[in-house]
Amino acid sequence: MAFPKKKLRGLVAATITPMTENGEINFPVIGRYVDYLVKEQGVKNIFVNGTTGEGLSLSLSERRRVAEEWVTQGRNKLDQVVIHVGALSLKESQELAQHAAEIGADGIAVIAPFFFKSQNKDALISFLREVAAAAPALPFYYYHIPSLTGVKIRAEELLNGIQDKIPTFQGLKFSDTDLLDFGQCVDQNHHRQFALLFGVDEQLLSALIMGATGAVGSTYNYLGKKTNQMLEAFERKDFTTALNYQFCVQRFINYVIKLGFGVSQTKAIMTLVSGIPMGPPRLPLQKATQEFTANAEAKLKSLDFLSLPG
Ligand SMILES: CC(=O)N[C@@H]([C@@H](O)[C@H](O)[C@H](O)CO)[C@@H](O)CC(=O)C(=O)O
Repeated sequence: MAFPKKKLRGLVAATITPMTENGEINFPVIGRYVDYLVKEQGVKNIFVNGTTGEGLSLSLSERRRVAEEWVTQGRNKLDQVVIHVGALSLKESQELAQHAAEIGADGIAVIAPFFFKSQNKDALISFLREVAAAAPALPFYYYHIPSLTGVKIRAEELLNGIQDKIPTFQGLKFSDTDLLDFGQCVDQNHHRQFALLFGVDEQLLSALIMGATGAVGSTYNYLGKKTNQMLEAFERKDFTTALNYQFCVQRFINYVIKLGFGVSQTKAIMTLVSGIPMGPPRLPLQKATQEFTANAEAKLKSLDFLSLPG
């Protein structure tokens, strides 16, 4: 099994899929986006075609091309590129998994199918196993995001014995606020064999204390540097400083959540902070309002989060 030399750790940016005003994917800006993440945010791992990347709103061919572009542009710059290959159709998911292996991605992740939902852990594992088997040399991550999939099977239940069923299982992306469930995933991970990546950016410090080995999130696109400072303070056991960083990030996220925050708003904020045009989201999402962008900009400035690239 060609597993990565290094375990996936630290911050992973859930990448945005840049689009033109006409709704096509803006491939040419992806190279600049990679440089921005690495040089300005200190983030060298990415999670492509997930929630923030509107993966489920793209066609299969778009998903393949987006994955290819990130892998190509990230070569010798990024540490790991994980591609989300979840889909409602098992066949499509397998096709994307195979494709991720062919293009040299470092891992694949899958969400629970959310139209016909698995009724229990075994049914869900059967689906995940079939996808993982399509890319037998790639590390496999389960993407737990019950608020969007509606699949409430607890992650700690799923993890129990999973490697016997899915030998390539490498870890979990846990996008939920249930720290009891997350804690029990950590508790099972005796040998620290799995990457347990937390996905609620505003609560990351609590998850680190609980034992998260890293984090995947949308805000690491533009608050990666700040969050890395929090990780550094945490590593040196300076919890007061770490908490100050977390509070600072929370002040921003709390503010935008009250205005209405999701992928569209993430695109607007990233455009503002990075100077790279992320464009509008694809329907059914609607573009962030100018009022949102103006308010977010004022808040970013007041928190000293807005410095020009370079
Ligand atoms: C529901 C949602 O989009 N959650 C985000 C968070 O990063 C989230 O934007 C952040 O915690 C702010 O609430 C990530 O977990 C999603 C993610 O990693 C992805 O795009 O795949």
